Amino acid sequence: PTLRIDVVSIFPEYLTPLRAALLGRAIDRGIISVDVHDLRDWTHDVHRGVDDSPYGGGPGMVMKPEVWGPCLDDVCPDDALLVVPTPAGVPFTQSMAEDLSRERHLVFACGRYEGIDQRVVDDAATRTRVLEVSIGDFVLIGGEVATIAMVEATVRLIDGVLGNAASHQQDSFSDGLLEGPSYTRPEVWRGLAVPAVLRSGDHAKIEKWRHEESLQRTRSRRPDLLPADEPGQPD
Ligand SMILES: N#Cc1c(-c2ccc3cc[nH]c3c2)n[nH]c1N
Repeated sequence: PTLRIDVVSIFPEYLTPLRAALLGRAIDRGIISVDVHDLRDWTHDVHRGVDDSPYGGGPGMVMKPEVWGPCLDDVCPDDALLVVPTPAGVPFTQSMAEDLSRERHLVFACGRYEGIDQRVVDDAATRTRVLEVSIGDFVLIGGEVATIAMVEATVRLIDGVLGNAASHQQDSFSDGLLEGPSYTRPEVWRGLAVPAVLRSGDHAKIEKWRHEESLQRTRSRRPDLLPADEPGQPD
């Protein structure tokens, strides 16, 4: 495959969506491979424990280095890129998705509880490249949903995965602005008409109107994305 993806989780069934729809098709067509590993397969005790109390006190539990270490020794070779979702991570962006889409082997380490003992990341970083990333400023229960989001954002950029190659050329962030509104038939729906310009056949006018709509939406929802020379910049 173009890209090999390994995911480690204590809830491997949480990663089932990676095998559905377009991503499932990309697997069937051999463009990507996806292997999910149950972290508990690397536990030593009869209770298959993966967590323990945090040094220094505080709420919750921390995931054990003595379980994660041997797991990553088996699952993550030195030439892979280890991706660790965490609320404390670097923001995941479209640019990072593009970088990940050019990798040959990605390993996603899904934490739960309060996270993974930091020494697991520090030890892995002595052998391989490690990215601690966050998909947004909100708190999830574990890294699985973030992994699914990052895998989807990454894999859709690989040639052959999306049916219509043009799809990701017009990504919402491709010109740095938010995508404007889209319309399809019927021309009038519940008394609401499609903007006449879109039915004019005047492609220059349509392109201008769409850019204006994108600017207006970006000003209103994401002023931080506005280019420096556009009015509406945040103070
Ligand atoms: N990425 C990301 C995350 C998380 C996250 C990731 C891993 C764990 C492990 C326990 N709790 C977690 C939350 N929350 N919010 C994000 N944007």
